[in-house]
Amino acid sequence: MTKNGLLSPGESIPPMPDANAVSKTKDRVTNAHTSEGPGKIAFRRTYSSHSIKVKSVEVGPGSFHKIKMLGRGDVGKVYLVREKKSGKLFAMKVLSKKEMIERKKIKRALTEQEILATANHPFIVTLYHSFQSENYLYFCMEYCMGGEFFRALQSRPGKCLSEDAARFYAAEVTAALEYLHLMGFIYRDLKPENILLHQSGHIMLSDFDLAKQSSERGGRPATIHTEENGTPLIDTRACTADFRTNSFVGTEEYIAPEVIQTSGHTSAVDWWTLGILIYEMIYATTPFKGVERNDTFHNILNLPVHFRDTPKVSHAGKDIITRLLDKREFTRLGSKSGASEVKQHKWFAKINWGLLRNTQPPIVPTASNGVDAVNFRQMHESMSLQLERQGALVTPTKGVAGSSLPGTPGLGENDGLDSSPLSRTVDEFSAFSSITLQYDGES
Ligand SMILES: Nc1ncnc2c1ncn2[C@@H]1O[C@H](COP(=O)(O)OP(=O)(O)OP(=O)(O)O)[C@@H](O)[C@H]1O
Repeated sequence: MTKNGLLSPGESIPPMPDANAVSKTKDRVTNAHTSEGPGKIAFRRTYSSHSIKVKSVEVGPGSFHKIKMLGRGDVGKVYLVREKKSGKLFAMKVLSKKEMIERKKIKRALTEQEILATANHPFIVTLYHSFQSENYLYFCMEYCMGGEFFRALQSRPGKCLSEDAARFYAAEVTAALEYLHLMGFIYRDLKPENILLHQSGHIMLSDFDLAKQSSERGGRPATIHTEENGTPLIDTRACTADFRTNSFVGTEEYIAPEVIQTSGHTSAVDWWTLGILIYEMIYATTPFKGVERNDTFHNILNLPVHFRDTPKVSHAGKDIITRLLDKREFTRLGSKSGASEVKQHKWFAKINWGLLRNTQPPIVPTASNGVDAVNFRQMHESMSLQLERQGALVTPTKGVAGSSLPGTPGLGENDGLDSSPLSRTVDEFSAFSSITLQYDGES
């Protein structure tokens, strides 16, 4: 390791170490923490630009006022909330334990927590607190005021972006994927709906419940390759290289051929989805879309990517899409040495990777008080009311100071329509850590 903490050529990043440090330090690959097991925080290594302190949770559901619902997913809902003490806005994801048990999604929630709590990257949504009540899991995250990238895209003329703008977002997504792969995760669910916009206009990846982690023994260290021109490159593919998963997940039009074929897939699926994303940003449609799901799958497996005459796209643009949408995962761009290979493609030649976060994004959300929540789907209050009735955003967690949210029916954890106490002999959620994360420079 060099003095500034960067890896020297030939030096490898340790795979999944477990040391006892809970802080993440500047530009270094640190062996962050710890003991694993029920109720323990399972942090692994981090690659961060700030320090984070992990503390026992300092808030509960009663510490927040609910403002409105921002979105909903399979087993949960996301609310815009204001912390009573600080007046700060956050996005609060609330997941129903009952639904998770019934739909066998517990592991996904635990993985999501691990990624959010471990990640410290400018393009990955920041987690501030995670905690649980009898019936719900809560993720208190940074509120991405710019809303869904998908909505922003829809509101553009032609519902698409110029090639330059697409390149910018593709670069930010590549940087986030690189980081996730370094951590040993495959994202598996890249699509415009999962990209949120920070107030600054920079992207933030969210929704990690489909992400998959390589086993501690499976993931190998990142290694340094030296290109023919002498440039040292970190091979992130190695971190997830021995890791194949068979689960059939993802979004129809974004699914990679090897996922359809259920032949097992690797981090190369994320490079496939990046290809679809670039295509969609430029052409306002995905390349293999069929009338029915089976047509889409048939096209993904059999059709070459087709480029319309308009809009005009550079040769390099078409090339990177074609290389990412290589149906053979072992020759796909990114399959050799991961993100560094993608970043080296000539389409990205204009990108200054080190200055990405200081570059003015093509879409900057209009300044607002934050509560307006533009670029979010219209959520019916009835949806959020239902959750309130279920007690999800009303009852303070035991031992945590707080009161019911004003304007709610004031139901307790066990009073709600659907919140009959879960009768369980085993606590499936014991591995879910209640923590508060404090970032450098914040009090
Ligand atoms: N940090 C955030 N800031 C602002 N809005 C957010 C944030 N996180 C989530 N949302 C909103 O909530 C929606 C649902 O979030 P998310 O996809 O994480 O939920 P989910 O329950 O995991 O969904 P899925 O079923 O797709 O996995 C997002 O599309 C977005 O509109």
